[in-house]
Formats: sequence, C-alpha cells, structure tokens
Amino acid sequence: MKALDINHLCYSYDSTDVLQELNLQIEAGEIVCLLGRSGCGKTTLLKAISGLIQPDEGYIALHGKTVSSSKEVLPPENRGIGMIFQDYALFPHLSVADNIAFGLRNLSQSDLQKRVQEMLELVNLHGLDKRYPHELSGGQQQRVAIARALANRPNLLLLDEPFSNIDSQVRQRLIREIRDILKQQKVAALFVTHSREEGFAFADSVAVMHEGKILQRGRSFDVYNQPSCRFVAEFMGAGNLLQGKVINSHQITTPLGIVESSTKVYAQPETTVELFIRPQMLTVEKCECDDPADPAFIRHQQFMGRSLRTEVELENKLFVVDNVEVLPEKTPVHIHVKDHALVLFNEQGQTI
Ligand SMILES: Nc1ncnc2c1ncn2[C@@H]1O[C@H](COP(=O)(O)OP(=O)(O)OP(=O)(O)O)[C@@H](O)[C@H]1O
Repeated sequence: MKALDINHLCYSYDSTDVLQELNLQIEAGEIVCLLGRSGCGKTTLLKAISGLIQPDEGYIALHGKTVSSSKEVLPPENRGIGMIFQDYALFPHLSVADNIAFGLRNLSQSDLQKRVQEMLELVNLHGLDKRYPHELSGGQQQRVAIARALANRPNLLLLDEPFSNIDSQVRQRLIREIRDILKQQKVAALFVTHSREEGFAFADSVAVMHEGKILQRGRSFDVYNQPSCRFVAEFMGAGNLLQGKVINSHQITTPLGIVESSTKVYAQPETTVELFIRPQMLTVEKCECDDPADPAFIRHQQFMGRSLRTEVELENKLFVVDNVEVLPEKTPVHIHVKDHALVLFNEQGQTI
C-alpha cells in the first residue's frame, strides 16, 4: 500500500492556479525529494498534504485512506504526519527530553520516559536530555526535531529544507545519518530542498516540480541522465544545448561534427533536433598548431576541486566542459563528445 497517493490535485490562491492536476505517489518506507524552483508550489503541496489547506479538486490518501479532497479534510493532528522544518521549531523553554515528549499522548509516565530514551539513542543524543535547545548545535537541534517527529511513529514525514541552516561541514554526515534513521524506522518521507546535491544524497528518488505539476519522477541517476524534457535536463544540472540534424539511427550532425549515440535515436533522418550534453561528457584536447579550421579556444577555467569547469568558445558559442588539465586562456583546442546515450529534444523541448 502506498504511504502517500496524490491524484490530480488542484489548488488555487484566488485566481492563481498553484497546484495543477498534480500526481505523486510514495511507497511505504520510500524517501522522495521534491525539487523545484522558488514559487513552483512546493510549500503549497506540503500544506495540502499536512491538511492546512483543502484542495479544489483531486484527492490525497495516506496509507489507503483519503484524507483530503474537495469534500473532506482530515485535521492535521489526526493525519499521523511528522514535520521537520528548516528552523527546527523546537520549544526554547523545554528541555530536549520535554521537546521529544511534547506530542506523546496516552502513554504512561514510564512508557513515555522509555520512548524518549529510545529516541535519544536513535538520534545519537544520549545524555543530552536535560539540555535546552540554545545549548545545542544546529545539527543537534535538528536531531531533536527528528526525534520529536519520530516519537509519534508517524505514517509519513515531511521535511521542509531541513538542512539549510546546518554548517556545510556537518551537513553531509547529518544527511547520511538521518537517512539511515528513516530507513531503519521504515518511515516514508517527502523532503523539500533547493539543493540537488542534498536531494541526491538523502532521497531514493526525486520528483521535479514546475508550475504546480510534477514533470518527472524517478531515481536521481535516471532523471539526471534521461530527463523527460529540456526544463528537467537544465534543472538537474549544467549542460550544453546544440542544434543538430539526424543522419541515421545513431548519428547526428552538430557544430562539433558528427556525434554518435550509444543508444538508438528515435527520429527520422533530416529531423532537426536539439542535443543536450553534460559538461563531463565533453573533453578538450589541445591543438598543437593554430588550425583556422578548428577555431575553438579556452575562454576561462574555474577550479572546482575534482575538475576544472572550462568554458570553450567555438564560433561565438560557449561550451562548458569538465576537464582535469589546466589550460591557459586562448589555448586552441578540439572539443570531443564522449560515447554515451545522447539526450535529444524536439521543437517543443520534449525528449525524443
Ligand atoms: N497565501 C497565499 N496567497 C496568495 N498566493 C500565494 C500564497 N502563498 C503562496 N502563494 C503563491 O503561490 C505560488 C507558490 O508558492 P509556494 O510557497 O508554494 O512556492 P514554493 O515552491 O514553496 O517556493 P519557495 O521555494 O520560494 O518556498 C507562488 O506564486 C506564491 O506567490
């Protein structure tokens, strides 16, 4: 049974359509990351799932039970949803233990203490139960928030930018740790972030949202490498757009010469297409002589750690290439395309 099942959800603020026929499903125990530009409707979707707003059309079901539709809305407190926010939202006047115990009802005093201790162990904060939020680091405060949310054994956890306020040095470790906790507890979660890297590290799959719709949903690796359209391709990371003309089922003429695809091209010969090539799928090779027939040259290089983000100019167009060799500006180069499954768009920007 699906932990979350959203079907054809529509919601408008006054006359502005914010959620438009939105569909999203999350399996039991699955962690999904919702990625999208500012204003695409992520917060509105979280509000709809948590029961703070009522949809105009469509429905939301949690573990098979409809909780929101245009006819009914189960109150937020009866949905069994845990929420984790960017600012931790802990009660400053309550100790760590009391923060965790806050939402636990119907438990005897001894069961309550047992559950709080269990949660403290789970999030690795054993011994800090008497501290107050201001006596903890950001990462520790977020762990308390996780412990508080999980103490209620939620059906679904919603996380809204939970790592944005965490120091970047601790962030990667915390993301991994919290992911492991959710997996251990088999809790399904929907995680909202602006950071693709956080999404890749934390979630099992990503859902790319744009103008109130989910454009593509899948494993990060697949969405990154096989985007459904130009918007998703560009949103998932940098790439080069090139005009091309199909020669046959594996070859395309482009400004970089004839490019081969390792997979079949589903377009008729002579069709005009747009290619999308990631920077790491291009290489540059230094030309030993100034060859006027190959006028590509280095415009700029930026050290990124593992590689150099290199801008190469070819016939007044800039290409972005990830390479490892330091090349001075104006060095003449050849650009090569590595053998891979090419991503091609039609005139409407949809993947062919
Ligand atoms: N209470 C409101 N009344 C009217 N319009 C609203 C209201 N809340 C949000 N909106 C509009 O709805 C759209 C979606 O907003 P929402 O907050 O869901 O976006 P978001 O994807 O969460 O953005 P961000 O990433 O910046 O938080 C925006 O155009 C916003 O201006």
